[in-house]
Amino acid sequence: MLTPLALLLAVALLLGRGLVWIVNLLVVLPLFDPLRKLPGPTGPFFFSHIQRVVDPDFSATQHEEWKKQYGKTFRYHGSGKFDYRLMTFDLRAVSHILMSSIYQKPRVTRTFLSTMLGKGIFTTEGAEHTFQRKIIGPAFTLQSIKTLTPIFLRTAEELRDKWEGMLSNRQETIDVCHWISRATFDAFGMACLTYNFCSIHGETEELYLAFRRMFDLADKKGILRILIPMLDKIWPDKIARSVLESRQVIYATGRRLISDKKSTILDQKLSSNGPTEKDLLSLLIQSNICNDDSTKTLSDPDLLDQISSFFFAGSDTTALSLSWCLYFLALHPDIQTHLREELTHPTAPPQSSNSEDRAYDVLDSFSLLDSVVRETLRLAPPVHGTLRVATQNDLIPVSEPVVLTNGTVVSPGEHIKIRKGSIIHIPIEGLNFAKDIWSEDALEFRPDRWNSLPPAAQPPHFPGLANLMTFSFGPNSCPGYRFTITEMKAFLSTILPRFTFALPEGQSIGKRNGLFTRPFVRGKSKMGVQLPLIVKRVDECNPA
Ligand code: HEM
Repeated sequence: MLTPLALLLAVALLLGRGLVWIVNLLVVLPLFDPLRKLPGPTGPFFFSHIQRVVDPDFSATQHEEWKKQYGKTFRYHGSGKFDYRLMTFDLRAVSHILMSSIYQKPRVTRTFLSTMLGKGIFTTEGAEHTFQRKIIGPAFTLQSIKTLTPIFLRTAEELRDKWEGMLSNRQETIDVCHWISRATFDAFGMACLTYNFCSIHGETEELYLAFRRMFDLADKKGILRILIPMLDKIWPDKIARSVLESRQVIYATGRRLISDKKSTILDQKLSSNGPTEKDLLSLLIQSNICNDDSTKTLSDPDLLDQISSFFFAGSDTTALSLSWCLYFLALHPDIQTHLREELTHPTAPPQSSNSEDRAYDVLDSFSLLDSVVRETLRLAPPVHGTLRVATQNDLIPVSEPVVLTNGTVVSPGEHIKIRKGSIIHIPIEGLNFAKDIWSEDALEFRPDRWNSLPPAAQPPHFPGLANLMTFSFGPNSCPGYRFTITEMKAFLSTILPRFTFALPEGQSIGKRNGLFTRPFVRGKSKMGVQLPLIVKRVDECNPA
């Protein structure tokens, strides 16, 4: 039994330790942080610049302003003046950070994602990540994407027919974001699992609803529960319980799918033709079986976590890119008309969803289509930026001078210091918008820029996958970029010859950033994510 004096001492000790921790965090550590010496914006002690760097309403102009003021490498305040974060537009520094194993995704991001994606690739680092990357590799080869192209085309045809039906019922304004999202989810179900959610026809399928619920709720999770994940274990709220229930549905259905696929693959292995299953899950299972290190394989739940990760990373992002593309085409009717002409020109190769290689090659042959897709991905990257943490002290090389606050100049080829634990913000949108890379009209939708990109936007100067920062680059870059580009082309080539798209009178669309950058109607933000466009049949616009 503690005496009152001992109790008092214990409380005083605890308070003292807490005070030391706070003083250390707010005063001592920042005092010796090398990022303190970097130029950058300032403000009151608890002022945070986070909104300025992540809110698409500010970020585009803010990035350019800071670059003009402080150069390409600077620091801003995260939670307050004591929380220095590095932001850099210097591609030499960006390459160093994205290519080096010293820099990892912040633990809080990984823990948050693991509540949905288990031990999937987004939540691992180091040797485990390298191993998982090797197993998923075969699912994303060019040949694999060619094989999936007819699936994209068939789902696009279903969406086209659905919209035809809606238009014949005199509906004119369609929330393209909602419908494309349903369609791309269906395409994903078929491409990943050979599993038809049929969500274009009704949102009732159990596995579909489980994925949807899980991802929608993740976007709504409160910051406190993201920062203190233990809360979900001790006192799960509605969101945590719902995510858990969704995962149970995914595991139950997924286990059945895996078991069926494994027996099909083994049966086919015994036949003379070998395995013919081409969906991403089957390719993962085959890659896992053929893995040369037989002591290390992915378990069935691990395989499902990879599939959940693909759904999370690939379905909404592709749907958003397609929606933004229709929005840009609605804003630029002349480009929309040219693209439709390219796709329907008498000399255009006929499309067929029956032949794998041919379907891909036909899509690949449309040059304006390619430029429109790339320009959309540049101007509306669904992932606005990404964070890394330095896991040890390091020196980051720069290719442009950095003038430190004490007047010292870090010259090109020299290094800036970074301390273990510091956070680095890679501005994906910012690098896609940079005027010194893309030229003065970088904020304009100009697909023709892809006919002759400025040298700064080409390799080796610009290292991003597909000539964009949208998919990042390096060991953690997006393996799904070909998947997205091909799916976007398949959908556009199917729906554009049939429909025209225009903006409703007086409607203004804004961008909102959560997990991904999504559209909303200004003045109606309470109605949530939406992108209503006026959709008309082409033959009604140009009656013969
Ligand atoms: C417009 C569409 C897409 C965008 C903008 C996008 C963007 C990205 C970005 C920026 C990363 C790196 C994240 C980071 O380093 O913090 C990433 C990683 C990833 N993406 Fe995508 N992605 C898209 C589509 C897809 C698709 C279709 C798939 C799968 C079919 C996919 C699967 C993945 C996976 C598995 C990773 C993790 C890679 C790793 O950690 O090694 N993505 N994506």
